Amino acid sequence: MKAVHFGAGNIGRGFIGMILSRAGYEVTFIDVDAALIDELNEKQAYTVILADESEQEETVSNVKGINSMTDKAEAVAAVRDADIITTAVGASILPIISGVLAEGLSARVEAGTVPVNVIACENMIGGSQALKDHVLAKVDASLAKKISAQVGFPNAAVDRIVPNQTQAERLTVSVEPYFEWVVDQSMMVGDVPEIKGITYVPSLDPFIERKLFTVNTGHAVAAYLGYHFGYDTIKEAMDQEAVVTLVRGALKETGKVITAQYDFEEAEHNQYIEKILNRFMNPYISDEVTRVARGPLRKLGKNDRLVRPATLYYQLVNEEPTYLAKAIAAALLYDYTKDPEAEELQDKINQHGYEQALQDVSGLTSESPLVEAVLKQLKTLQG
Ligand SMILES: NC(=O)c1ccc[n+]([C@@H]2O[C@H](COP(=O)([O-])OP(=O)(O)OC[C@H]3O[C@@H](n4cnc5c(N)ncnc54)[C@H](O)[C@@H]3O)[C@@H](O)[C@H]2O)c1
Ligand SMILES: O=P(O)(O)OC[C@@H](O)[C@@H](O)[C@H](O)[C@H](O)CO
Repeated sequence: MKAVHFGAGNIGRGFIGMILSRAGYEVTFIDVDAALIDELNEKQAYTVILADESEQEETVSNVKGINSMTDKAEAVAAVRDADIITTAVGASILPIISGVLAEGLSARVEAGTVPVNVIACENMIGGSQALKDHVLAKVDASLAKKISAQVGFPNAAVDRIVPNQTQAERLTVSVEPYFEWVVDQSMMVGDVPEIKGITYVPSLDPFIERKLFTVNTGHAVAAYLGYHFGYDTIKEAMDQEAVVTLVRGALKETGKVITAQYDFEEAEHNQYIEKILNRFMNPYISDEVTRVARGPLRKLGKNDRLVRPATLYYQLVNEEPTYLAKAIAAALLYDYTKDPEAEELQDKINQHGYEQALQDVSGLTSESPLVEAVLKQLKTLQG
């Protein structure tokens, strides 16, 4: 059985590749990082270390790599012949990988082989569907019809904190013990592969929203406020009671939105929140605030972890989401110069001011009460 995974980065090696290899797949990583791919091909295995007191090590074997920049034809052939295809490249990279996918899937459906599923494991709502749209936009109508019939793009939610790696051995990856991978079965085609570690559900909405608006919202609050207060890592930020209070406050707000919409019990959801707060405090993980805060334009997007739950809070709870508004204000202040999106955000703010910049990146209009709430919180943060 052959798996093709786009993105041999933190989560690609530390989670998706590991689960697929454990399930008996030969895993081919497609990436554009030449040194990483060379090393994967040389060693054909790597180590995953659990970030807890056990420091348990697992060898992930039967893996190889393809550099899609230099060996595009090989990448296309791997897609054509795969039994399952996954991605973890980052939301903004999905349009870029859709070219190789479109060519590989076109060759596949023309040859009339068995159906296949493509699972985007990115932190976004509707990731696989978005990837499908990019792929279909690259082929003619007849191929689009065949791909739609023979290729499933089930949306997914993946959860495991995998920080940037500082291991001496480049391929080794340290991961938190917790993981969850949920896939929308209703969007799959053909036989559903039995893969230990994947939970198939009839509808993904409750799971992706619970994950994105709890784990990722909480993480973003800790990162943007942590950065504002001068901390380098999530753990350092979470060691401050004031930061924990702000994160918990934001998660109480998103919790009201989630339990109002979906069938999660309030008590059960509160336990989920506390578990996540503990994960952020894992002393065996050093996760830079700048990794978690990366891409503020994406994170301030209309359907992302801050603005979406804050907007829903007005609609479903009918109150001002003060903690989420503070986190959005902190995100507007995020000026890390090595993050291109932070640079672009600060340029926008310098040119047009906070209010216009917020509206531009979030799609909120001047009538939205959230804009006023954020500006109010901005003043408190700026002192
Ligand atoms: N790290 C985590 O804790 C975590 C957890 C859950 C989900 N995610 C999601 O997984 C995705 C990847 O995150 P990450 O932390 O592993 O990032 P990462 O930067 O470690 O890995 C991304 C990989 O994609 C590769 N890449 C970039 N452009 C590419 C292209 N055109 N073709 C193929 N590969 C390309 C990069 O070289 C890199 O190896 C993101 O969407 C993220 O939100 C991350
Ligand atoms: O990957 P991003 O940039 O969407 O978000 C940063 C972190 O919140 C994220 O990578 C988490 O570590 C992960 O989603 C945990 O499952």
